[in-house]
Amino acid sequence: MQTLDSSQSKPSPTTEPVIYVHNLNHYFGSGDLRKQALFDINLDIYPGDIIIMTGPSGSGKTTLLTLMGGLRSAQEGSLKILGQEICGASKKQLTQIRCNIGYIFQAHNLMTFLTAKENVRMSMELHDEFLDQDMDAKAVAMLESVGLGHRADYYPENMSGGQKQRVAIARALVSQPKIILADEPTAALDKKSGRDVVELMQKLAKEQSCTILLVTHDNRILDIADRIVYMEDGRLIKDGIDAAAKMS
Ligand SMILES: Nc1ncnc2c1ncn2[C@@H]1O[C@H](COP(=O)(O)OP(=O)(O)OP(=O)(O)O)[C@@H](O)[C@H]1O
Repeated sequence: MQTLDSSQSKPSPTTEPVIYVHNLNHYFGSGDLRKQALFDINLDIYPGDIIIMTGPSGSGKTTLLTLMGGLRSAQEGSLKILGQEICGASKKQLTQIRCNIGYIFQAHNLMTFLTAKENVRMSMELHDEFLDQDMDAKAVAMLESVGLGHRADYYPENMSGGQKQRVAIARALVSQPKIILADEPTAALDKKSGRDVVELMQKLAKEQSCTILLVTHDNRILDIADRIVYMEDGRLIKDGIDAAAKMS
């Protein structure tokens, strides 16, 4: 486990952070309507860490997650994803960075007109290195690893919520991204399915040594985190595994 929590072991000085956030501010709107959403955020995230971001509604979790995922441009301060500065980055640079990131959202966002296998395959088609590989076989193998090999040819409408979310996990992980961003991945699931989904993410991410950033209000899944980041009013209030205490 790697964490910056002072009570725990620090990462080796030679380990580069996957995500480096330094004095980051973010604003929405302009002129009189300009509103600051993030205030002076500092955070380093290391390879293989599972980070849960939590805190009240409107505290800035999604804003920070989308910045760290290269989904919007950073405005002020410094934000490096896999060593690349995002502050002032062009749309093209952001697109390139996004190729190294897998996304899992509250709604599974599967293509309803594609089967489970085709949904997973589609994610590989966006990466040149898979084009000369047997993408169907890889997609099926990935579905097997999330326990859905027997559902490869099913359409999303014929699967349960938990199964669809597992297809979304297979789709996010099949291209072996360095970072997975997950925004409320258990929100639409019952307790058992939600637990199964996060445990699966945890297992696969550890196997692939992938960093997971997960935003959640679901305090039943906090224990899968190596580190919990608690936000309030656009500020990072607490950072470390004991930040879970803020939730109770
Ligand atoms: N596109 C936007 N335009 C203007 N203000 C925004 C926009 N997106 C977010 N905000 C504001 O920024 C602040 C942080 O919002 P954000 O969605 O990041 O919070 P959150 O912690 O993810 O909340 P929730 O848990 O409800 O999803 C809020 O005050 C919100 O109203």
